[in-house]
Amino acid sequence: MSDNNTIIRFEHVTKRYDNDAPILNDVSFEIERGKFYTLLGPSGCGKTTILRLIAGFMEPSEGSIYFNGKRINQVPANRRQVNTVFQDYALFPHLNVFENVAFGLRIKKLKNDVITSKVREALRFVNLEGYENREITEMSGGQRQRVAIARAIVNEPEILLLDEPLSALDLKLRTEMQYELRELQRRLGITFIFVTHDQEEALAMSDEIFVLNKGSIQQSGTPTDIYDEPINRFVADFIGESNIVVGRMKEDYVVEFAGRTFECVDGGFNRDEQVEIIIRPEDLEMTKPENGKLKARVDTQLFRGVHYEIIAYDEAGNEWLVHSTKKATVDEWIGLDFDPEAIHVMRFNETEEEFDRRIEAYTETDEDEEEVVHVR
Ligand SMILES: Nc1ncnc2c1ncn2[C@@H]1O[C@H](COP(=O)(O)OP(=O)(O)OP(=O)(O)O)[C@@H](O)[C@H]1O
Repeated sequence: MSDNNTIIRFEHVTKRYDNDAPILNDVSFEIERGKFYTLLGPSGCGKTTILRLIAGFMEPSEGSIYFNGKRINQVPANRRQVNTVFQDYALFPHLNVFENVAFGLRIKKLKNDVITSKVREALRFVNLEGYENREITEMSGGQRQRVAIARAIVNEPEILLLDEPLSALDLKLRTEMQYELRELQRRLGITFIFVTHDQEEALAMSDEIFVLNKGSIQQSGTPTDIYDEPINRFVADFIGESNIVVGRMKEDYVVEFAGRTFECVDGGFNRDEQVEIIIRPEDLEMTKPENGKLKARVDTQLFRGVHYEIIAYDEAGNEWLVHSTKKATVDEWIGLDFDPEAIHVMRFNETEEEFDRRIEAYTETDEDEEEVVHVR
């Protein structure tokens, strides 16, 4: 449902280049004002295409895009309240820092003193006060990044689009810039739409993440939603490390895998439906074999500084990755213990729309249930 808080809305948007298969396939979503969004997905999944459609660099082949409730399919880029920070920053090497940031304001023919005060303010926002006269070529990667951001925010856009802006930076600087960008978004209070294929970056920075694959949104939600309740194998695999095994739903809250049945908190499946089970490595506790819910034999063990990364095989042959602060011994039998809440049950290849429809159907027939359950 759209409301005044919605700044961008995609309604059944499809994008094709020439007559080829769609790059984006019937994509619908809403973006709320003042939040930090991340489009996350592997290379070629359509992230940049979504940004270009929002920026107005291209039109959808089908469907509608709304900005503040107005359809903007045909509105040109320069008439949208949107600015983009590109991966390569696209700064002008022959202009100094001040003139790079001032560029758009000069095109708008603003007065010199207005330009000066706006540029100064933008540079202050990105912690580059005093760098006005520096040449771009004399700036480091991280500083260039901030000039590019200042150049975008000086236009006071309602939305800032950031296309993999940290990918050229080394790991340490990248982490620093993640904090800076997040902080900047909070201070400015405008909507950021950030593109990355780095799941850790997405989890660390975002209010909301859209996980994309092959031109469609697989799942959207807060970082915790997506990490804790991945909707399908693609999302589970893409976000964090997971153990994924095949099982069968016996009835609501009872699932069978690795030759045993377990209590879980998921419902809404057909009886005996084949499902996939995901358990995060940090949710598995290593115990004595007789105390675990599963018995497994240790195959390999790596020390990772804060924990051991153990790979073990259960009696049915499933592989389990365990993160444990305790050390194991290769070839010994261990027990694996886990809570019912740690078992996430998924239907293979379910889209978010199918998931919503199933929840709706399930909750309609189950209205009297008082207990809160995870309906998968
Ligand atoms: N102008 C174009 N003409 C034809 N195909 C294109 C064009 N631009 C992009 N594509 C194709 O569209 C698909 C999606 O591209 P897009 O740039 O949106 O992906 P992405 O998720 O941003 O990937 P990356 O992380 O590699 O930048 C890719 O398969 C790409 O080859």
